Amino acid sequence: MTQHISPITLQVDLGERSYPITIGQSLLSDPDLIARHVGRRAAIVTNTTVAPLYLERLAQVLAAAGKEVTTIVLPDGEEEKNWASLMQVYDVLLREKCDRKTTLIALGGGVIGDLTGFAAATYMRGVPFVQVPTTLLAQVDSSVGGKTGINHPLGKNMIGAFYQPQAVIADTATLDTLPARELAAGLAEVIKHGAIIDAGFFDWIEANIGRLVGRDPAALAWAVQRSCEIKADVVRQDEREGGLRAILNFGHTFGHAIEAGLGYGEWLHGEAVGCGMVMAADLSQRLGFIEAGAARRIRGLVEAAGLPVVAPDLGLERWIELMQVDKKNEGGQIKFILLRPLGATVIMPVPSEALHATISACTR
Ligand SMILES: NC(=O)c1ccc[n+]([C@@H]2O[C@H](COP(=O)([O-])OP(=O)(O)OC[C@H]3O[C@@H](n4cnc5c(N)ncnc54)[C@H](O)[C@@H]3O)[C@@H](O)[C@H]2O)c1
Ligand SMILES: O=C(O)C(=O)C[C@@H](O)[C@H](O)[C@H](O)COP(=O)(O)O
Ligand SMILES: [Zn+2]
Repeated sequence: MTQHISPITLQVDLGERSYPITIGQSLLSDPDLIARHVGRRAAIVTNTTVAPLYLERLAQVLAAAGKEVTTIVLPDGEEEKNWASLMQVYDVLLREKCDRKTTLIALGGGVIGDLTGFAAATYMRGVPFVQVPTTLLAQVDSSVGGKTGINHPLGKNMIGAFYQPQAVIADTATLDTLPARELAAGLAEVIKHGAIIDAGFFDWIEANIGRLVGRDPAALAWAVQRSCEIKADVVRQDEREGGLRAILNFGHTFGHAIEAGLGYGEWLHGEAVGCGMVMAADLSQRLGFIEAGAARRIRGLVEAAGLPVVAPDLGLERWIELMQVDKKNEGGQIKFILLRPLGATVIMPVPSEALHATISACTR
């Protein structure tokens, strides 16, 4: 039996760049909800996996609302979050004579969302865009907050722009078709939101991890809602990461190094972040910021979500080299987001002895 959960709408409060996040089941079939945020023309950007699942439905809903619809289907994968895919988007937009009122719609996970957002930020110096996230990770994190961009072989998300969408429409029914490995990847960012800011939410995730992994609709809906509330509140206070927003990077200094070090797509972003949080918790404990029990809770929850907790052995020198390519760094110093205690954070460089000890203890 499918459980009915009423849709909810949150607001990302950014003055004239404010926008709604609507979360609910079967929103993709709601013509008014989607069409209201789209101009006369729409270009839907998606990939070869998501297109057969949801493209026709979205295109039909928009066409029925009188929109002229162009579709762009990219190859799937983190390794495709690059210049070639971006050029493919520009090529179609130009060939189809899409004007600067055309709304780009990102239909897919975080890769499609980040890339489409960057295409929207740059095509004709900026066109409107709407996020329609279809992975758990995209619904709880990447579709909100306006970080857009692509990877560079030397570093993750190194080319990009802050560019906010007009709206986020998260249809939680799309999670039904998501592979288990991808669901687990999304849970990493949910755990992150609890760990950095809301110890009560962390407790809730611990108590409900079985329901989340088992795709209980009500549990997933709450995880999406609470994550979006937390992220929207951080972004409201620090849209362009002058300071506070960097806490959303907990686990990412290590995680991005894993992704780039192994080659994009080898480990999923969420897997790398999950393991990165275990490493950041280990480092926090070494520096006396959290108790051993708290570090154990992070590791236990990441493991229970189905994520890796032991990092690949890249070699100490390579680890450091990779982490030196990070947008948070200043004056050549690597900065870490640490827990102090669980549910709160501190952002700082660390003594190299502690860092080396963490790398050695957490890799194999
Ligand atoms: N902008 C941000 O704030 C932000 C935040 C977190 C992550 N990210 C970025 O997001 C990306 C990771 O996103 P992701 O985890 O969504 O990966 P993804 O976009 O690669 O999607 C994961 C996989 O699921 C498939 N898929 C998508 N929706 C599906 C569905 N409903 N059913 C079946 N399959 C589906 C995709 O085709 C893909 O194979 C990374 O590039 C990461 O850097 C950005
Ligand atoms: O929104 C943010 O801010 C985040 O840091 C969210 C992260 O989960 C996400 O992976 C983001 O893309 C990382 O940003 P980056 O600036 O470190 O590339
Ligand atoms: Zn992330």
